[in-house]
Amino acid sequence: MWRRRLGAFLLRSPPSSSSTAASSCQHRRHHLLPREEPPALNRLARLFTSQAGSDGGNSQKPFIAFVLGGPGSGKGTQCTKIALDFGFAHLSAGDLLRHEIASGSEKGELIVDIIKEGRIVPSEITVELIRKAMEASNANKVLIDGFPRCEENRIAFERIVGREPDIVVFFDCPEDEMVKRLLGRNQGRVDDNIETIKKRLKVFESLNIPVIDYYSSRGKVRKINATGTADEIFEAVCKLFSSLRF
Ligand SMILES: Nc1ncnc2c1ncn2[C@@H]1O[C@H](COP(=O)(O)OP(=O)(O)O)[C@@H](O)[C@H]1O
Ligand SMILES: Nc1ccn([C@H]2C[C@H](O)[C@@H](COP(=O)(O)OP(=O)(O)O)O2)c(=O)n1
Ligand SMILES: [Mg+2]
Repeated sequence: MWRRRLGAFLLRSPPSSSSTAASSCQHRRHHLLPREEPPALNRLARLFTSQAGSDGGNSQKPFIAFVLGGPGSGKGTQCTKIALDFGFAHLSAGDLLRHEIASGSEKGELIVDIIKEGRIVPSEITVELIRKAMEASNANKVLIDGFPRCEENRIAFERIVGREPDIVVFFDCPEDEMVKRLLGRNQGRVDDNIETIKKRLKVFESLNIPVIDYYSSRGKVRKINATGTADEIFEAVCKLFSSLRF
């Protein structure tokens, strides 16, 4: 369905105060009062055991938004804005993996080789990093940016966390625009070179689009046109997030 148009260690605790940036959301919700937090252990048990989410709709389970889109579609840029304006914790799977690489661990050596080749890191590694990051954030609204990248990721998350996301935001961006943005990203990333970018685009098409189609068939996908300026795109994002109940 989506096939023709490809589409710091980010555990920021977003400020609860409103952003004054010019790009700030015009539709910002002013009534995002924090829900009463249950004891930490209960929250963790719900999140990270197989019983998580099996309580038939416990209103206190965290709201989870997966944020997907091709490489360079603007996931990270938009997540930063959403976190600021809507009080979400922002967990970037890619940043978690790069943090593991920077730690110098043996696992990091494996990860860097995979990322250089534009392939997907084994789910057990990525899901464990996300699980720990969610635990550390203790947030009740979470953006998971760049995950799940493939069916294996999706199934591993649902098995370990025990539930599906509440929504899947899909930034739909043409391939040539994504390539242009990636080549201009200039963050010194080992995968932002044309050879790896071509492989990442193929992997997105073959492995990630099926995940988007899966969630689409379950009515979870909210597609956002990811062309235009970051601020223009954020206007559409704001409309979406302002309409959500979390
Ligand atoms: N709407 C946009 N127009 C032009 N450049 C953008 C836009 N959104 C993001 N960028 C830039 O494109 C690059 C990729 O954006 P990023 O948010 O990192 O995407 P992703 O996380 O999907 O790979 C970054 O350099 C970013 O500053
Ligand atoms: N769920 C994930 C997320 C990222 N990765 C790997 C493979 C990806 O090409 C790199 C970079 O991911 P990242 O989300 O930071 O990349 P983009 O923001 O889409 O440019 O990390 C992964 O293996 N599994
Ligand atoms: Mg990113």
